[in-house]
Amino acid sequence: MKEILDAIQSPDTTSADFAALSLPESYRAVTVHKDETEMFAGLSTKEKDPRKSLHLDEVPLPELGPGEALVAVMASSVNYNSVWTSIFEPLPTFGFLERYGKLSELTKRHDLPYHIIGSDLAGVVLRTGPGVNAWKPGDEVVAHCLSVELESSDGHNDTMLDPEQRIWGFETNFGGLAQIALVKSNQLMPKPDHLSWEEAAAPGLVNSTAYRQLVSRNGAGMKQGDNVLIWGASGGLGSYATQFALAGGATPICVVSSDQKADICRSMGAEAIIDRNAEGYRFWKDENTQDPKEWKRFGKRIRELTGGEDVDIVFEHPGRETFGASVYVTRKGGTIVTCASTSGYNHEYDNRYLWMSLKRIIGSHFANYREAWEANRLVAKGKIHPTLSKVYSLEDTGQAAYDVHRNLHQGKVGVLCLAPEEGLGVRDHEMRAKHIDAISRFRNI
Ligand SMILES: C/C=C/C(=O)SCCNC(=O)CCNC(=O)[C@H](O)C(C)(C)COP(=O)(O)OP(=O)(O)OC[C@H]1O[C@@H](n2cnc3c(N)ncnc32)[C@H](O)[C@@H]1OP(=O)(O)O
Ligand SMILES: NC(=O)C1=CN([C@@H]2O[C@H](COP(=O)(O)OP(=O)(O)OC[C@H]3O[C@@H](n4cnc5c(N)ncnc54)[C@H](OP(=O)(O)O)[C@@H]3O)[C@@H](O)[C@H]2O)C=CC1
Repeated sequence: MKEILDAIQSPDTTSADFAALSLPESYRAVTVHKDETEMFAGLSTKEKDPRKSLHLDEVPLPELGPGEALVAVMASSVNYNSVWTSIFEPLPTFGFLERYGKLSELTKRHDLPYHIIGSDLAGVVLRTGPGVNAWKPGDEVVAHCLSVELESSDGHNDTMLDPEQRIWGFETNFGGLAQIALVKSNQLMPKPDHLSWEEAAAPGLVNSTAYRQLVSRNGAGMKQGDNVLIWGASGGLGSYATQFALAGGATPICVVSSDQKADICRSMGAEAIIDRNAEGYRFWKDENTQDPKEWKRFGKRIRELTGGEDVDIVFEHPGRETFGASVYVTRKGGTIVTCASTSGYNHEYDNRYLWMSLKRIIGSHFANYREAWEANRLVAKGKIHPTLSKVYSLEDTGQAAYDVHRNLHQGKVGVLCLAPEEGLGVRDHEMRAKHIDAISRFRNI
């Protein structure tokens, strides 16, 4: 592994040098174990502690197949899907690996008693499999997390609709929270030159998801002048949705839960901010009963901030706790676009407010190949910036996931994999200097 790292850190290493490097038989990776899926039985979601279920193991290097690449991972980041894997909710992810393993001789590799997690990476291509021409050893890359087979015509217009669509590092094995990762070469995209490894690894999953959910015609198709209500506006998804709204000429109405998070949204350029904690919204009177008066109080607050207008789009992901309010506050003909249910997936809303006011609910999930590429291009052009706050070592990934699970973090939490320290990997210093304030906005808060 030292030879690989030395090659990456030397400016003189050629593609041929990388291709000639011998690969290790094993590497270090963050895993969950199949024989531990019952370890949190009887505990509430909040009590389940990722620090207990996430392990740092030495694992064998997987065999490289056609259309695939092995990547030396310099940095990765924590996504909420890794939190779900680590607490075995809503299902242990081993079921996904078993199902994938049944597809072919090659996919059998994924069905193992351990699951290497992680759906983001920034690093360097080490080897490519047969049929890969667009990438070569030594290329500096990021990887998006869409894994598809594309053997069915269902996914040929929109790759997210492939019947064998999976999220790499969640529904497949060999993810990015490791020293080496296995990806399909179509997941690879150029690493933005002005960013360090850990900054480049931060946006991938959430930036692509927010792009489809909010900007793409497959999602809400946001346009100039739209009012966009963004839940968790300084969190993983929300910090990119807020940037897309501002960059696209829309008005974000940012919902957060502290002064500090309100300040971050202000520093991104948002003006309409609601501190849900300070304003004490209680959308549920008890576990089974919502309080429409609280939806109305929330809607009034939005109208105060917008000069009397309702929202064109709600960027939804908290789910059960907020969904009734989200449907209520959307304007006539507006759109609620949802990609998750962090607080519970059985949503309740008053359907009269949906049909009588001709509103639409749209389901959105990650991003297709093209959307992920376009989202990365915006980062590479310095139009959208990473929202990296804290960075952990691979050994401390459990703590990093714990922070995200307990909502103790801001923006995105990074993990150094092979990179020995922060700040390495920047190739375009001039462009970086131009954007340094925006790139650093979330750091160490
Ligand atoms: C990028 C980051 C993203 C995120 O962070 S997202 C958040 C994390 N993700 C999650 O929380 C999602 C986790 N996944 C799940 O909870 C489950 O994954 C799903 C609920 C999404 C799906 O569950 P399943 O058990 O796979 O699906 P089924 O449809 O209930 O069962 C499959 C069987 O049911 C059959 N079936 C499907 N549709 C129908 C139908 N319309 N009528 C009759 N049968 C149907 C299938 O064929 C198959 O059958 P056969 O088991 O025999 O193969
Ligand atoms: N389908 C897909 O493709 C994707 C789905 N997801 C899912 O989206 C969800 C959010 O992911 P991500 O943004 O990365 O996570 P983060 O934890 O980084 O951010 C979510 C933010 O939402 C707010 N929030 C959390 N719970 C509630 C609640 N009950 N009511 C109101 N606001 C709440 C919090 O902000 P605050 O406290 O400031 O209000 C929190 O910071 C996860 O469930 C994840 O699995 C994520 C990416 C892709």
